[in-house]
Amino acid sequence: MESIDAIIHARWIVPVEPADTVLENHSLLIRDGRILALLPRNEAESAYEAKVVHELSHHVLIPGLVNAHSHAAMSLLRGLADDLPLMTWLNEHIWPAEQRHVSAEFVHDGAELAIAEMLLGGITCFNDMYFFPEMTAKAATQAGIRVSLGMILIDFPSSYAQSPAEYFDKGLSLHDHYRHHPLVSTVFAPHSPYTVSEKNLERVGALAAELEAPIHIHLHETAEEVAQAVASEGERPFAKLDRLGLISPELIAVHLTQLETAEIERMADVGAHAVHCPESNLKLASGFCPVHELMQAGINVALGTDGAASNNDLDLFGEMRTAALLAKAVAGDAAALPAHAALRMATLNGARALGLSDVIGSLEAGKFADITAISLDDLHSEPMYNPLSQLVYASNRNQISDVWVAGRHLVRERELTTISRGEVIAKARRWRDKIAAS
Ligand SMILES: CSC[C@H]1O[C@@H](n2cnc3c(O)ncnc32)[C@H](O)[C@@H]1O
Ligand SMILES: [Zn+2]
Repeated sequence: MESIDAIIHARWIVPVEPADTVLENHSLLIRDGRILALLPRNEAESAYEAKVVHELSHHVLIPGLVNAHSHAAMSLLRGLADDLPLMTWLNEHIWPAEQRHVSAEFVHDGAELAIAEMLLGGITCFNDMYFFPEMTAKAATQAGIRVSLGMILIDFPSSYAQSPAEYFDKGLSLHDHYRHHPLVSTVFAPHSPYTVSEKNLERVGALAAELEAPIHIHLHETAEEVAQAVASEGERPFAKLDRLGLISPELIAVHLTQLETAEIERMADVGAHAVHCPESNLKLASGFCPVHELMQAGINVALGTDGAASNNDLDLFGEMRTAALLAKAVAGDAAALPAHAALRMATLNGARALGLSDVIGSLEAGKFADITAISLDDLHSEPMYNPLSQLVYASNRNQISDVWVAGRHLVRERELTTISRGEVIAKARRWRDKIAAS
């Protein structure tokens, strides 16, 4: 018998790749943090001896979810300002609050709260854009979650950096520091075409090409953003980014509620990636991303939560369902985004956007064992004709029982193993008192 670190016996496994596959009564084998194989249970038991055995008899295993757009530390601003359009929300509430309160400690504590919520919600990797990214990295590595860290850039001073030059310097040293880290990767994260100058956007484009790093940016989030750019600069933001060399295979464009056919074709031609944040777009009344058209054009579309101050949760399970339902309504086509495509957006497509699809995003031999287990042992999951349908249309994040990242068991029977739930809640309450008092 061959020795392995762990074996998970599951009722169902949805590996995402190959597409549309649902394995029943199979086992997933883990060795050295990676998936060794997925085998029928009887074959696995007769050939392998595992140090740890997990019996998930009425559960489905899926790849860990990839949150392709977040501002983790904004969890501490959840509920501070609701029911407002984007620019009022940012200009009159969020940016003033950030100027007053954002510090290294704020970001560590906020990121930790967000990571706890994301792990309990089955998210094993998040692509973050926020001040003090080194503190987000610290909270992530302490927790054991995978993170794609934004080397942020915005043309206004903050407690994190005083000038664009300082943002660049800090970002690049972060890139050097985490170059070989097993859980942390770095991406450029210029905030948007309306907050970063042409000169700085151009530099991002050049550096991204040189370092082969993705570029994560808010783009065409609202009609107002596009109209203002046309009025003041005579050009749509997409056209500006294209002129500056940013519409490229490295691009991870977030929101995209306003797109012309030629822009969709251009994204498809270069192989740029899109991130859909349906609940944030709905709450801020930003508009609808035409995901169906993007997918038909062959563009890779991933899924993000955005920050908890605009969503107001970090629940990618909920986003899958919202994305699937919304796409049907927007396209007037019930087949616009089927369940299997929604799950793919939340897993493999996210990994592809982040340049990580060789190592995560599906349950395949050789990839890291980033795994989410969902219990389907409840009356609202019956009768079981199709686990994929139950997952996307009839399940919620409270059914997530176990989560592994690189084979490490970070959520065990709905309990966090690396984060103290009580301490995270206590810190969030202290921040709430401080922020509410100011
Ligand atoms: C430079 S750090 C990130 C910056 O982005 C702000 N932000 C959060 N959500 C959104 C959004 O939906 N659109 C634009 N900007 C957003 C956040 O408050 C930080 O200042
Ligand atoms: Zn955002």
